Amino acid sequence: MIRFENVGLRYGMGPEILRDISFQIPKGSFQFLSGPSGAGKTTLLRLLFLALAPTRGLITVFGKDRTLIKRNELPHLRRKIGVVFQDFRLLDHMTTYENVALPMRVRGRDESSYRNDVVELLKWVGLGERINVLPPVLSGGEKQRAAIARALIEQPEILLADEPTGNVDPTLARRLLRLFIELNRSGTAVVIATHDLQLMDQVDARRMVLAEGRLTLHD
Ligand SMILES: Nc1ncnc2c1ncn2[C@@H]1O[C@H](COP(=O)(O)OP(=O)(O)OP(=O)(O)O)[C@@H](O)[C@H]1O
Repeated sequence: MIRFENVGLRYGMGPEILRDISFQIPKGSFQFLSGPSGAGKTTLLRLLFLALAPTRGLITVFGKDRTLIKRNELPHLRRKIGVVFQDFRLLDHMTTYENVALPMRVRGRDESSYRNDVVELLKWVGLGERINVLPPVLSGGEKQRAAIARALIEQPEILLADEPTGNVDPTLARRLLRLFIELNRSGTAVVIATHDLQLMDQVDARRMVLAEGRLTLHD
């Protein structure tokens, strides 16, 4: 679905953060992206999400060369890629329900067409009782799950999660991991950026390891 060939990235005139990165994210696959802090995991996720353009190399997204994708085609492609950001990015003045429903509302969909999906998704992530509260009263783990629900509401083909277990206790981390595994079993490709070795040891999944700008794959 997504292919990188000899991709390099530098911010401005700075050093090359990523060098000669080549890999593919196959349909329905599950992989961890790991590496020390500052290795470039978030940067690589931003490239995958088309939020950044590489400074060299080729990125193909759903069969299209990234450089040939027109600006007005980006929203359509991004809808196929769900993202859970490290800082959640929930809107504090909207309820959990409204945050998760927002992508649908922005698309001008009638509420009756998505209301049940939003509620079901919130129940699935364990927030059935927190539907009508505002994010400031949610715990860190609850915000994390709300962010996961929002990333999934448009049924993306691939889910990218940046340190999804970074701020939660080991029990909740295991629960979140189970959600990702269940999601993957239903056909969604999953990429989890993490440096939590315990988490990675719980799943026999492909590992993509970043170090000093290079990527090593352990299938
Ligand atoms: N917008 C930016 N402008 C300039 N440099 C940046 C920018 N974003 C990240 N960097 C630099 O790129 C490098 C990789 O950062 P990145 O956030 O991708 O790493 P990471 O592996 O996700 O780290 P962490 O595990 O700490 O989140 C770091 O040296 C960082 O300072």
